[in-house]
Amino acid sequence: MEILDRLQLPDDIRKLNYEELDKLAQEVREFMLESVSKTGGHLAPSLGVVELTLALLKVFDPLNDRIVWDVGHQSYAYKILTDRKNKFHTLRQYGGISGFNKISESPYDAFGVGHTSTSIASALGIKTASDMKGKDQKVVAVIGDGAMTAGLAYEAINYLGHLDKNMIVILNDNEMSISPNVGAMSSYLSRIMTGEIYTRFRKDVANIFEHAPMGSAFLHVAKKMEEGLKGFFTPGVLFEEFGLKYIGPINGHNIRDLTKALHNAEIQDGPALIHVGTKKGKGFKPAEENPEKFHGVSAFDLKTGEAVKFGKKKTYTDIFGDKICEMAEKDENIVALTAAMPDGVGLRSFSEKFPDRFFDVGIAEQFAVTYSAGLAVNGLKPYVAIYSTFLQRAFDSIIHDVALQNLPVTFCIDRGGIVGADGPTHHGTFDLSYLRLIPNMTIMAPKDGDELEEMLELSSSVDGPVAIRYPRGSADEYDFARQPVKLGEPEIISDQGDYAIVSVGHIFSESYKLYNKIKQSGNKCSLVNLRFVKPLDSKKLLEVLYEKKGVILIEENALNGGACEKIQSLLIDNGYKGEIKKFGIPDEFVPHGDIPSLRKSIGLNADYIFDIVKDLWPKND
Ligand SMILES: Cc1ncc(C[n+]2csc(CCOP(=O)(O)OP(=O)(O)O)c2C)c(N)n1
Ligand SMILES: CC(=O)[C@@H](O)[C@H](O)COP(=O)(O)O
Ligand SMILES: [Mg+2]
Repeated sequence: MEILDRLQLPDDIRKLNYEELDKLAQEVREFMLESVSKTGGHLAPSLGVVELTLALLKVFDPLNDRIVWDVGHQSYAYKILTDRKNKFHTLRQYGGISGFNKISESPYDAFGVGHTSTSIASALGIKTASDMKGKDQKVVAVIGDGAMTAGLAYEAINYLGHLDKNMIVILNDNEMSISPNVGAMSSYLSRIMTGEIYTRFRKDVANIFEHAPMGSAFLHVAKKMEEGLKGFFTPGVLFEEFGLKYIGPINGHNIRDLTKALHNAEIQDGPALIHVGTKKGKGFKPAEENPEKFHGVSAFDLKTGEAVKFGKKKTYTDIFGDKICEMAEKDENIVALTAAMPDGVGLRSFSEKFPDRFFDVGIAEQFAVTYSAGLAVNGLKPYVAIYSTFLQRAFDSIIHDVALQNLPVTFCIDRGGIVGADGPTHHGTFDLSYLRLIPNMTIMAPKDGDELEEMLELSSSVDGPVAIRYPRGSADEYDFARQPVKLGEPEIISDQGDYAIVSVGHIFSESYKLYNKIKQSGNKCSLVNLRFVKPLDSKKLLEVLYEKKGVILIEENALNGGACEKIQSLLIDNGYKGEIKKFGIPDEFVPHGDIPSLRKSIGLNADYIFDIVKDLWPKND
């Protein structure tokens, strides 16, 4: 790493010539591969923008100017080349650096990201404030072609054109979202990349003149005008119409071309969009050949690209993916939707078995929900599979378009609860709270894989909207006898002793450990698996809890507005006088890291809870 090791980052980058920059690009890739092969992370997106990052740091001052990355999953080179090379080995680990940009992590990070499509809007806000405060700052947003499918990006471009601000938008076009990109915008961008926009225009013109009277004479004139027309048909006419000067397409791996384009954009009066073509996974053959697999990876063998950890238990996602296919075989009205994450939510096999009943709408969660309401109002049964954290974007669509009209849309909410390394932008810790507020909603949370299957089966007979939330990772299994899932009814696993544990969803894994620790300490305790947040058979629940001296409520959701609060209110409203202890996500954002460390940090594990509650029982001599 001859250059990388001797640089005073990032300032020295601006003094390098292009040969040194090309050499540095190789060294950064080597450094990144070495580290991410151990830690895991978003490798392919970051490999794809090494040259772009160097060009940005060559032209701009990342401390004074503001570079806003969209999602931030592609900012590993930026982190290495600014102030986090020596911390990069702690990537996404508990207490280490984040996998995305965070203003609290570094002054070089202009804005916190993790959800897509926010960069142009936030950069425009930064630029507007900069102008109002008389700061001399260049502001750049770097957004991917996938992120360009979300409405927020267009709201921002619309207003950017209106304000006519001197700001640069870099569209990093690798023709990939996590999977190959979808949508009309994606096809438009591909046509630009292949130069098809202009060639199609030439063919259309030739076609018109060939069939018009005296056409050949006009065709001769048209050919003469070709150069002028070529200028008129700049490939980025769509952006030009929004008031952005289109520059491109540019080879995103040529630092010279990139810096030239950046300088060209810089001198524009008003906003400019630089359309950059890159290869996702560039520089590491396994990632170039399979950018989808290497979008987000766990630790892998640098030589082969194979994951280091083998063997994989069935995940909740797998169970959902299999069950929805089984249900679709029996009910032709069932359709399934994803917002650009067919593999992440487990719908790949559904898409292959039922291609006409599968909809990947791109990164457009709000649209996905309202679109599914349209599908439902006209007789279909949509299953909308979206991560809990990304579904937050569609909160109003759930209320306004689905629940208010009591439509049979089922939300399959994956990554419910703490997700781990992705951290606070990705933890699904609010869904039980934000859904509980909504009338007509049925809200279920399975404790294990079997229950997820039963809840999916039950959903098809519910008249109205349903939400089923389940976590990232392997499905839990329990050896005790199970009671069938019945709408609204909690599962009473044991009813004994003066105290009761009530557990919500998959955190049952900790609740069951707690239950056994209490039993091993010679005490008795009841154990309830809530199953439903709405509707809730309060009679059955009160029959178990009312006579207890104390109730221990546990959920992996925000305590604010969560299921524990609901049960607490139910008990108090019914005159309960016993002790109530609630354990869940406190009123704070949970950091990134491994799940056991995170649960320990917020007191959401069996050991911590046992230490708190063990004194409820009299000491056994
Ligand atoms: C609102 C939202 N939905 C979904 C995701 C999951 N996600 C992360 S990156 C990504 C694809 C982004 O594609 P693009 O912007 O082209 O970036 P690339 O990975 O190609 O560099 C998706 C769908 C997210 N982070 N935020
Ligand atoms: C960057 C992003 O938002 C996605 O890549 C996300 O990290 C995927 O999460 P999972 O790894 O839980 O599928
Ligand atoms: Mg992309």
